[in-house]
Amino acid sequence: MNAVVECTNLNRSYGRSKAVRSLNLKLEENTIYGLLGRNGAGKTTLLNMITGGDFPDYGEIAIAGKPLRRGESPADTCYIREKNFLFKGFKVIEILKLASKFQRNWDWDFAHELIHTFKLNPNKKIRQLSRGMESLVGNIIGLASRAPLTIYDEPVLGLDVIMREKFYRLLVEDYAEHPRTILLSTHLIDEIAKVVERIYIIEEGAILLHDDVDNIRAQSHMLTGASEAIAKFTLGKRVLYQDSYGNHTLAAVYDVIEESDRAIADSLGISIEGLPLQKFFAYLIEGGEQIG
Ligand SMILES: Nc1ncnc2c1ncn2[C@@H]1O[C@H](COP(=O)(O)OP(=O)(O)OP(=O)(O)O)[C@@H](O)[C@H]1O
Repeated sequence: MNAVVECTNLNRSYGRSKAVRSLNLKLEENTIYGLLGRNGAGKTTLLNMITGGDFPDYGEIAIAGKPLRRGESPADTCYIREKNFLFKGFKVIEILKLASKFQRNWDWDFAHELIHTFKLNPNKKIRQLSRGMESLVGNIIGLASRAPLTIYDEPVLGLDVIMREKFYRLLVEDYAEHPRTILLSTHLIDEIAKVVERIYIIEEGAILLHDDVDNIRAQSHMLTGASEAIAKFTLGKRVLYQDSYGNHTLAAVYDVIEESDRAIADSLGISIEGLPLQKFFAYLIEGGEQIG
């Protein structure tokens, strides 16, 4: 597959604070990615660099194989920012008209359908919208643009659960008909796990892990048992986190657990459960170890 975005050894500091460090990332054609990280992890800084709004101190960004130069915006890209302070005096429909001028795959029929689905009043001004409605305007632009590279920074901010589900469903349905590269940046792993195929996890400006969602699910385990048994069983396995209470230990393990391992665990009185993704994310970050 061809790389739509390739970041190599990206670094960006603001004063003494390193927002992004030695970061490598590759987005391939026709894939939905999740970029996950806590507040301040460096997600927006990375997205701003990929979309040409900021420039790395050093390192390289290539879009469709072509190095992105300072001040240059990548072609065929739609970036829906988390904070859109601009154009507050514009009406919803005016914002859509403006966006459509920059997007060669823009589909007006789809845009009108989305306005209807999301129950937005096209004649309302942006400043009159709630935070959730403002997110919806961004979501409509991202969807109707059908840009080969579509990037959303926190797309469901302020949306209630029904609207979130609607957005994710529409995204997946439209993607099935019009495949493209989509990057969703968020701190809500459980929600995007249903939508994305691959995940990059960022912490303190560096990528901690990148893998297929299915691999992450298959390898995330929560073990509980006697401390001695857990110590024996986890020897040589990747332990993200562990905590002991009395002579019992809970361990979050990120590794393949074969049937033969399960038999051993049984004999040691260890219980193995799947680890919910949000917990996996929390333990991974707590451990802070790079395992990708
Ligand atoms: N313009 C700036 N000037 C100074 N520091 C900045 C600037 N932009 C970002 N930072 C710092 O860089 C780090 C990464 O910020 P960034 O906004 O990229 O994180 P984020 O993962 O997008 O966070 P959030 O989920 O809260 O939006 C933070 O420590 C932040 O304070």
